[in-house]
Amino acid sequence: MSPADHLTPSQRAAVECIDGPLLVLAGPGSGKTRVVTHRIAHLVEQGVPPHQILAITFTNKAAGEMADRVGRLLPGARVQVSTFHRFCARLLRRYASVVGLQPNYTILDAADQKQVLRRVINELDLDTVHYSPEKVGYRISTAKNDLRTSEDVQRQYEESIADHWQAVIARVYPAYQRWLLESNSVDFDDLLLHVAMMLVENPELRQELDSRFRYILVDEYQDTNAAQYQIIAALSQEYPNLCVTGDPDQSIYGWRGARIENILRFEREYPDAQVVRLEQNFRSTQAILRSADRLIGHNTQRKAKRLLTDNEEGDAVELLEFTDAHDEADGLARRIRELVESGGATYGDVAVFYRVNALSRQLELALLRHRVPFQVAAGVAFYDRAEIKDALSYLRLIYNPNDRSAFLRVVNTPLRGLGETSQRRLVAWAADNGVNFLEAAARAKEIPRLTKRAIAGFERFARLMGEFSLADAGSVEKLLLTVLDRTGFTRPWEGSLNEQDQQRLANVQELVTAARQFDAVRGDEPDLEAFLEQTSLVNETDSLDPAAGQVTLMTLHAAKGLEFPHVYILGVEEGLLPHERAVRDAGKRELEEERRLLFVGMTRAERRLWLTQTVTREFRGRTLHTIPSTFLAELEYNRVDASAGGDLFPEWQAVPQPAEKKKSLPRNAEGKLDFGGAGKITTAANLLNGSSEAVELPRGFAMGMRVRHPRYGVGTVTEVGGFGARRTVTVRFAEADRVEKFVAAKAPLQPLGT
Ligand SMILES: Nc1ncnc2c1ncn2[C@@H]1O[C@H](COP(=O)(O)OP(=O)(O)OP(=O)(O)O)[C@@H](O)[C@H]1O
Ligand SMILES: [Mg+2]
Repeated sequence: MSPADHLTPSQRAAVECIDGPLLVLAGPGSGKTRVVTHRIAHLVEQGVPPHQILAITFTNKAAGEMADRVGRLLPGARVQVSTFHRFCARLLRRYASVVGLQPNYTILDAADQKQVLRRVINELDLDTVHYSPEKVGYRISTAKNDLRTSEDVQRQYEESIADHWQAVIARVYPAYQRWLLESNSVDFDDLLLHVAMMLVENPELRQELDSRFRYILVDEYQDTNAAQYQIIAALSQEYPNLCVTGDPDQSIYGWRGARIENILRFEREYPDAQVVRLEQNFRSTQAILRSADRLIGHNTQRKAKRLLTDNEEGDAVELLEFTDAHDEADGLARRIRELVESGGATYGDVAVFYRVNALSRQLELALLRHRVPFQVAAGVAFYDRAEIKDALSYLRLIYNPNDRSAFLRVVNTPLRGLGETSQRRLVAWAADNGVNFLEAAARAKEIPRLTKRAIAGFERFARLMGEFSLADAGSVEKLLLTVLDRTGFTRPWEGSLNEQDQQRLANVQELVTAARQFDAVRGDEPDLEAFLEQTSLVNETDSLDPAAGQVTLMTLHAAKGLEFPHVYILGVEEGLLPHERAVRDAGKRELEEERRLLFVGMTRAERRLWLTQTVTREFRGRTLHTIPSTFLAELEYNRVDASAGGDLFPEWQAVPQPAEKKKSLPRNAEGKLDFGGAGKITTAANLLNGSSEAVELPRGFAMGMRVRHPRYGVGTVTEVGGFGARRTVTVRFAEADRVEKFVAAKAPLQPLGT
């Protein structure tokens, strides 16, 4: 047996318990996911037909990996491994009519959803500033995740005294649903809600599906919401062979409706459930585990559980202190490069996590500067780009001619002289005449008050759309190419020297590549439906390639379930982690979720774990003194002054400074960087000056000036740019044969004169 197949006795017990409900409750790195994979294989080996097995994971990536592993353990077995959303999308495709949809329904993304809401809110004569699409959308989403349909919300409102928000939602939600239905489309939450309701309202169908999916496995069960819970429960009545694995301490999606209670009440719902606890962690060193364990011990809403490991003690968790985000980004890039160059790791072994996406920008730039290869988990970002959405909207409209959002996205893209007013007239006329927008466009002559130009434009558009067909094109790639060609989609950017236009062209090209790759997997049967589904149900981690040999950057939320030998967690500061929203929360619920989030991040690390903190950080355009995260006091770590002006550059520190010009960072009595700033707004440059007034550089650099750098030796200033705190100085180091750009205020450069 290879090590990849080894199971502990308790893991084996979970794998081999075939019938009846089973709860695997265990901490991070204890093999829960491994149990799920092995259990699938075991079920098949025991003669369970693969099509009776349904495994649900949290991300597409996890689903793919699990399917691969099952395939390796059992070549040829086709087991359905999927995320909740994909599983529901497929089920809904089959039973669309049950909920009033047609099988070729399309899935709205977050931007479409906002657009539709804006329209609906407008049509209801409500104020879109006060009742913004974002706020309204959030409330509708919450209702859906809690299994409240628009009828429920309306009824509730009519039956009880309500506040103004309830009144607004009671009007917007039904109108929004009507729009979706007429558009034969759904939003993400609908995928779950429709399926959950369909199962509740159709006992026969429920029974049929319960008997079809006799063995269900759900990983990361602690993050299921009410709708997901309902779906799983409905499919596990006559055949309650339901195995759920999870860790309440890793529940981090409460803000999206996940209910930690789902896992806690499992034993009550299924009194004959077997419960398996796994206590050995195979992932992390003792030092990492102890620190994470101490942190999570501060949550009050939890059942205590022990994390043990036979792994070595390992190095202590370190808190790296930097002066500011630039210093932090530069310092991390440098450290990562040094780690790899010293042979301690490969780039693929390293991951950097952050609480909010915005924190990655500076780091990305620094990694580029230091030539450190990296990948960013941002699967959605690509599909969020306007040009990609537009191109996909053409495909959506071809697939589902009722798709109103897709129609409105592309009817005037590229420009066809069909402005807002013309579009509004068309929309109104289509509604009055009960036809879809595409048909209305074809009959534009009948629409009152349209200009000749608009009529011609709409007619041309309808004719054009009528010409596209997947069958004629033969593949998704060819269909996409035909659309791009016939619509002149990329023409406005072709030949342009503008960087943004070039990017757009490249992105569209990338979409064509994606279509080609998709076709290749499908073989001779082009499948537009599956392509659209894949592009609309993307996860942040979809694009990651573990074999790429690159440093991985991602949010803490996306890191769930993953593991890396070396992990950095950025910005362990009050307001960032815990997030400011949670800090303001009077109850402790959100704070506890933030603590779990840090816990999840820390327990991804196998060998080394570093947290970072800066003295000042720019926040919404202002540079503020940071306050250390509450969580730091709850952890076990060693503090390391990692600022460019600190220990990393002992030579620089040794340079004598004129007494009246204090150029070092504020330090406390023990010589540590002083993070105790009273929240005064100060810039990094001011800090270096020891003044809080005007930004003045600690020293002036001039072109041609000779300077000494602790590592690169003597160099000559070749360029000075920017102003104040942003002043940069570029130096050519002859000996080291390199050119480096520094932020002047923080450059560890000793002037030697010209
Ligand atoms: N019995 C075992 N022997 C050796 N290695 C194991 C064993 N069980 C699990 N592992 C390894 O330990 C690591 C963690 O396992 P796994 O990812 O399944 O844990 P998990 O409980 O799902 O963690 P998380 O809660 O973070 O999702 C993996 O690298 C896995 O291969
Ligand atoms: Mg797992």
